[in-house]
Amino acid sequence: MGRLVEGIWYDEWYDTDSSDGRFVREDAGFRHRIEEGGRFAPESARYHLYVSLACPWAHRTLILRKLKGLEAHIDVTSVHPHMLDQGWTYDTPEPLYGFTRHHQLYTLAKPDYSGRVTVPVLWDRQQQTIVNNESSEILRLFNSAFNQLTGNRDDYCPADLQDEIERLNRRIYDEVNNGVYKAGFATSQSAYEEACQTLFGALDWLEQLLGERRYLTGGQLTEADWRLFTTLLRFDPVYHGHFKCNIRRLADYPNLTGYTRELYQWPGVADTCDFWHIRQHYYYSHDMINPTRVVPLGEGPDLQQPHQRDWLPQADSGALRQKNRSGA
Ligand SMILES: N[C@@H](CCC(=O)N[C@@H](CS)C(=O)NCC(=O)O)C(=O)O
Repeated sequence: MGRLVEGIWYDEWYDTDSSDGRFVREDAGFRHRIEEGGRFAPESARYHLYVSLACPWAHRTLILRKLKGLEAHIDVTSVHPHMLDQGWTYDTPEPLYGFTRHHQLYTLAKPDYSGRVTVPVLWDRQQQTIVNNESSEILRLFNSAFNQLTGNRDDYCPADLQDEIERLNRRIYDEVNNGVYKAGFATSQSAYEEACQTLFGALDWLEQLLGERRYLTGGQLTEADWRLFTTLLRFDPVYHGHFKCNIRRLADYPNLTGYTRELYQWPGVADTCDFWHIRQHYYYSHDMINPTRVVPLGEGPDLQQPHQRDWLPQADSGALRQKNRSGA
């Protein structure tokens, strides 16, 4: 893995020396919006989404693309699971320019780009640039920017829940989504312990919350749930072992396990989950953590088992109507 410095690729691991062994995530560099009448207008077949099927941040965008009926309008390319000395690469040249390395897209967008080269990337064919490479913002774009085009008005961030969603997102991002990375990429004992204890404090809180509520904000499934789901899905197969998040397993939390099952079984979502990519990516790419590159086989609890969450009430939300239309 590596980064671009003024458009030149350097193969280097994360710098944790300057932060007492703590992993500090860099902010994403491209933060445009898609809006009617703006520089980036909502149009079919104009945008292309680059993802890794292993990556929890990219995975969120794939889920929203599916739930919002965007598959016919925004096509997708997935990188190879192994992120090695050239960073993310494509198995076969990607379809727009025939590139084999993901960093080539970044330098096409900005020839002197400096920063990490990450997925997801939402690309604009028309202006040949990156619209946005911050998954939380791509989620919001997918949630509403294309509604006119698709007719799908399901809302995963309704105005009346927005404050609560933001509050949940802040803690869950810091302590869980990014928390597992802070534990896994820590290079000092104290940084690891701090991240790991905080992570399990947050999981204990979520276990309790999800014993009272069907979803994070109550009866309605929102963006906050999908953001949490992609981390929970990877917990037992990867984070528990590879990232040393091993105080408890997901399987030790009955409410979190049932909740992960319900979301996995949501119409269309299982198609976006690829455990082979997930296991291969982490265990093979991070040879600093796993020098033998042997990839363990376990995939965590069986997510096809009944979720046993029907006793908790659901609200009559757009998302639920969508689910019922799909016949689930
Ligand atoms: N804030 C970004 C983070 C994306 C991110 O860090 N993706 C990882 C994959 S899981 C990546 O591409 N890492 C490459 C690197 O850091 O060099 C988002 O949520 O979109």
